[in-house]
Amino acid sequence: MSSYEFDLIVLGGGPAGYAAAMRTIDFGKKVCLIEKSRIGGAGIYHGALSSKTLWELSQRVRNVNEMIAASGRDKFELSWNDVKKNLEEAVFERKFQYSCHLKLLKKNRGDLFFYERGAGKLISNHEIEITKNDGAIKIISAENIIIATGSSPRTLPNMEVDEVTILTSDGIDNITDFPKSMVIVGAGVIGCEYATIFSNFGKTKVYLIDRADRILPFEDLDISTMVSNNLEDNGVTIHHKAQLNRLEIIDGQVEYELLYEDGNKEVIRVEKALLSVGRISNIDNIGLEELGIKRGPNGRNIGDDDTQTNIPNIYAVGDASGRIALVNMGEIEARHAVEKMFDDKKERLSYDNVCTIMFLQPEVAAVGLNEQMCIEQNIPIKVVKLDYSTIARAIAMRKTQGFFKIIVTNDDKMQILGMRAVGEHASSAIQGVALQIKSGKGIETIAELVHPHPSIVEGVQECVRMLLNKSLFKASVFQDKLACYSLVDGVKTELQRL
Ligand SMILES: Cc1cc2nc3c(=O)[nH]c(=O)nc-3n(C[C@H](O)[C@H](O)[C@H](O)COP(=O)(O)OP(=O)(O)OC[C@H]3O[C@@H](n4cnc5c(N)ncnc54)[C@H](O)[C@@H]3O)c2cc1C
Ligand SMILES: NC(=O)c1ccc[n+]([C@@H]2O[C@H](COP(=O)([O-])OP(=O)(O)OC[C@H]3O[C@@H](n4cnc5c(N)ncnc54)[C@H](O)[C@@H]3O)[C@@H](O)[C@H]2O)c1
Repeated sequence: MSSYEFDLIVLGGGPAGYAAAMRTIDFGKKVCLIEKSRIGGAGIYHGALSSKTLWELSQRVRNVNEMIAASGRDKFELSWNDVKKNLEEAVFERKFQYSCHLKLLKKNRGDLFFYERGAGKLISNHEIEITKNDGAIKIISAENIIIATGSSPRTLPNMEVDEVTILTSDGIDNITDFPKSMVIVGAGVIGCEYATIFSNFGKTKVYLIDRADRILPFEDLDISTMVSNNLEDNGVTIHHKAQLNRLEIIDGQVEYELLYEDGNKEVIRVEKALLSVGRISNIDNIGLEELGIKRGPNGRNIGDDDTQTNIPNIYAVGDASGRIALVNMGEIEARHAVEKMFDDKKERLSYDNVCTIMFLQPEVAAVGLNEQMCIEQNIPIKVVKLDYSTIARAIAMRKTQGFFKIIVTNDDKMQILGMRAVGEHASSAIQGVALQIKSGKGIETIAELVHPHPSIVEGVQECVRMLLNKSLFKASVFQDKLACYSLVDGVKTELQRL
């Protein structure tokens, strides 16, 4: 019989913390979830759900305008109030779901599930001090602790964020009308998603500052080129290889100065600025130093790659761990940590098959390795690439921009190492391939499976058929639409020849 009040305390009620608490109940263990602000964290507010609601709406506006462009009709526009209403409805729906679930859970399983509203701080290996909203202090104890305190937007020195004129993603809700112009600092995932959203609505002139020579540099060139061209076609000005020297509010506007590689400088004024230069884990002032919980070399990581900190009963999951910042990964890490505690799980967590979607124009879905990672790691591969214009469903949708790229080992087994899908419904194709990677089965299974028709996933099947030399269309004929090659020691060799 444990001398502690709880089997587990979870600090932070975002997607990771909530998943940890729910998995604990499955084991019949007693858990207390502590949240200082709102259950759901960045999974709902100022993050995944809110930004995707905006993206979905902005894509619809874009699609309508694409359709009516040829007719000469006036552009379809939404007011910011329409947008805000849609956003608030979506956020409310999810928030309501969580609060009902929480309430009923406390009623039905009040013996196992406990919830404390307040800011928690570790004061020993087994105790957490909670400062309630009214200032009251409460101390609770548990056998185990999970740190799931999430992350916050990183800011830049000498650039004062007021979340009204100079914003981070946390301040989007404060916007009262479409800004006429906006500069987005940082061409990573958040920057490119918001550049897509605001340019799709068509009421904001967007400037995107990219300090590298291309946006999304962690993806293959063909992906960043397509996304970059689409942003520019949508009116976005991308400042490539630009260093931000200064960004400040002058006369109620944002003035920023860029320095280019050739020494040229440029000064531009806009209505608003959005900083999207990465996120930092919320691990300061929660008692980690006092307990001796070690950080990684960059000072922002805690825990190993299996959710464990250097104190055996204290775990770190989700954004707080400073590893992959995704809802799906946070939840998986959380469940994994709980299973280690209560199910003696020995198998380590795998980060090999993480499925992601970037909500751009078009959407970009990914799993496993891309071409540039294989080149960097000198892995001999075969690559097959198929243009969306060869897929019946894409033709029916009148959405033929995009491609599938599948990478397999350069041997007879042709095991899938990774896939990138860029285009309409791209994300629907990624999960099947992820499963294939995880199962370790050969590509023949996909080739033989009867796929629904017409569907975008038929493109995956045709890729696989190309690798097996059974394709409907031959790469040697449609050279601009299909490609199949091996890449060994930097040497590219075409594979499908007639
Ligand atoms: C703009 C944006 C878009 C995104 N889009 C996607 C997407 O499309 N797909 C995707 O998978 N991911 C997306 N993400 C990332 C995703 O939102 C995060 O990875 C995820 O929310 C992390 O979950 P978490 O539980 O670790 O942390 P969080 O969601 O940050 O939650 C942590 C919680 O802990 C609470 N907390 C902090 N300190 C304390 C304390 N001391 N005591 C008590 N409570 C505390 C906070 O109030 C918060 O509620 C996006 C993020 C942003 C910012
Ligand atoms: N669809 C999704 O899954 C999704 C969407 C949004 C966010 N997220 C998560 O949130 C995380 C954080 O997103 P993010 O976009 O803030 O970070 P990021 O790491 O993706 O991009 C930050 C960008 O800012 C640039 N940058 C940094 N300092 C700069 C400076 N001084 N001047 C100009 N550019 C600068 C970096 O070069 C980088 O390109 C992501 O890594 C991702 O895990 C996921």
